[in-house]
Amino acid sequence: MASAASIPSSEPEPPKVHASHITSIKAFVESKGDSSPIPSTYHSITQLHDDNDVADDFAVSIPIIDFSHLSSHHPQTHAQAVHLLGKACSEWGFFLLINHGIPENLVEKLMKKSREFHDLPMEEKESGDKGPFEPIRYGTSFCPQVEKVHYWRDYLKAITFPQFNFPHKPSGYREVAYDYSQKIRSVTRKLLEGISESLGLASNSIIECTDFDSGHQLFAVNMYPPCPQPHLALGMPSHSDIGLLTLLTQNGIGGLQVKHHGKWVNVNPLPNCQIVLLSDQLEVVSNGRYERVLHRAILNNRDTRISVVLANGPALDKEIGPVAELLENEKPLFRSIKYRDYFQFQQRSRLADKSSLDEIRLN
Ligand SMILES: O=C(O)CCC(=O)C(=O)O
Ligand SMILES: [Fe+2]
Repeated sequence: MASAASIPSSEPEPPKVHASHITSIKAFVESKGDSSPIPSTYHSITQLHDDNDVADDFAVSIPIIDFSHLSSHHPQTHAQAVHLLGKACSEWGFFLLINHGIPENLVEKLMKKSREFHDLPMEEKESGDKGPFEPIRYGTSFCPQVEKVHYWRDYLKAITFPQFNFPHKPSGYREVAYDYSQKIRSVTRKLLEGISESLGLASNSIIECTDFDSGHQLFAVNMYPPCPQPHLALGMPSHSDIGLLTLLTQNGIGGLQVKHHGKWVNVNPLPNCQIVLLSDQLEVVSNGRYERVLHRAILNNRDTRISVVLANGPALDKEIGPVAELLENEKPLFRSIKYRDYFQFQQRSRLADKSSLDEIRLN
């Protein structure tokens, strides 16, 4: 049998490093230097060519929602904003949010501290990853011990609502994160009111049926170091998020793509906007009228990208199904389950490359 080393090749053989031996992709990259080939265990873009089509002509029609119009007391301005919001939800499952009132300098501080966090020596980052209900988790890829392909990202995840958990280092990070998490919750609450109205429901319908005021909030800080072979690997594979609405902001470096009409669209956000993604539980409560959006993170070989991603969901012990009023005239598309149990489905299905929504979809 020919050994790999005896096969003549102009390309150096990629090392077969299993990410379970890598606790931080950032530290791994720094130890290797920039130009070495990436381990073959990170090759996620191999047979995905069909799935890999990027359609930049869609990018110009990405919906933009003006939050100040949605909050307006002027009935016509508000009604028009609700209409546009409903259209964005049904046509894209995603939109850019402008004039949201979250100060730009708060986001700048958050990005600075997030970078400092990922730059801390390993031993100063609290804990590893012991599962989705652990209050603070730090890790790399998605689930390196069991997954087949690894992803080029390190992450911090903290549950920031109903209890606020966050690392104590670097100093000042906790305070900035607390302020940001509160502001994101209040923007999300207002968006859920608008979305309820756009479905023809009372504005508090989704908030009440998900017990949103005790809702779960997951605060994730992703760091994607430059990747020497960005065409071979991904920062995050195609997925949808678990909660109701995810609000995402990044450090000015692009990389997010959303799936629209079967094509990937690069999201180049406007300055100081929030990127809003409809997540699984919103598809459930709206009984499929508003579908969750598939998205992924691609890589580049120049800049470190940081994204701060807040997944805002129902209360963990609330049983979630389609809003009752919507079922007066239509059949339920999903069965109701506790949000806590949905988390378990999500972990299992992600590893099996399936959609967790399929676990609760009715025929
Ligand atoms: O970094 C990004 O743009 C995407 C991150 C993401 O989808 C997630 O954390 O769920
Ligand atoms: Fe996501």
